[in-house]
Amino acid sequence: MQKLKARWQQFYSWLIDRPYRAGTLLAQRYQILKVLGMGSYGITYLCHDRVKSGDCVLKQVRPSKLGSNKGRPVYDYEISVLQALDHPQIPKLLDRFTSDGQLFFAMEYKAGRNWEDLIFDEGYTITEPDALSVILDLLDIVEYLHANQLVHRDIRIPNVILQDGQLHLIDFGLARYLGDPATYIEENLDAYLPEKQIKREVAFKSDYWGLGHFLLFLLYSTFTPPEQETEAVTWEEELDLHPATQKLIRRLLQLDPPYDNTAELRADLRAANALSSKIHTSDQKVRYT
Ligand SMILES: Nc1ncnc2c1ncn2[C@@H]1O[C@H](COP(=O)(O)OP(=O)(O)OP(=O)(O)O)[C@@H](O)[C@H]1O
Repeated sequence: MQKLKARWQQFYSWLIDRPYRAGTLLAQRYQILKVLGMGSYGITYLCHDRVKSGDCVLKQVRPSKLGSNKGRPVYDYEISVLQALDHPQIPKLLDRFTSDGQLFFAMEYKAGRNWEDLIFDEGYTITEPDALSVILDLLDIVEYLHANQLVHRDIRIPNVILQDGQLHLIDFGLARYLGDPATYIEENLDAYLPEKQIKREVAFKSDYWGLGHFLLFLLYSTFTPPEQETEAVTWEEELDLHPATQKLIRRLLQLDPPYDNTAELRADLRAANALSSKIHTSDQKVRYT
């Protein structure tokens, strides 16, 4: 029965979640340039704002989600989060409106490439000290969120954009204020896989886990898999890291007791950066900007 319901939901969403075409004008102001992505609850567009004569990003609640508990509440929450934030490296909320019975909000467009594209499409490679520098930069944004009692809960390589040498954190669809429930419908988090429980907990350490995962992606950018297939090995065996970096990642991933606060994490990142810089010779160093 459950399977049949899931099938029906898939078909229903395919039927009605058709994105608007390029060229469509919404609210007599936003001209759609292209679809940027179709997420689980929203459709994201790059648009031209005719009033401000500049580009912006529009997020539309998937029509199939409008009547569900993952429609309006998710939209309202994401808007309330963006509205409360004021940081140059976080997109600003610009507008919210209804058009054609559909829910939209507009936010600042952060032009640039996300780290997923940089690594996998552009072949960026990044040394250990530089990877730690990226995390230190990202930590500045995370620290701002945490000072506002907010946990992002979705720090991943596609959600961090590099624009003119500066990082920007996007996608606040899963962000939650401390004390708020982790899910909209009552769900037992214990039923989730351990990794999902860690990253979705409304606690600062969930973002530290995201940073650890992000760091591993950066570090793997220089890794060449062996030609012969070997048995599955862990990142600790595969990556040749300074012990200080290894220890730090273990705490971020909660394999060892997690960090309590940003100051403690920052100190360890700086120390690991300094120590690993001594190993990496200057000709290997490439500043990520
Ligand atoms: N403010 C923004 N500036 C630039 N690009 C953005 C912005 N917001 C989203 N994007 C891009 O739009 C695409 C879709 O992003 P979005 O995070 O809204 O949804 P998603 O990742 O497809 O799904 P989900 O909402 O389930 O996480 C991504 O490629 C992202 O890089």
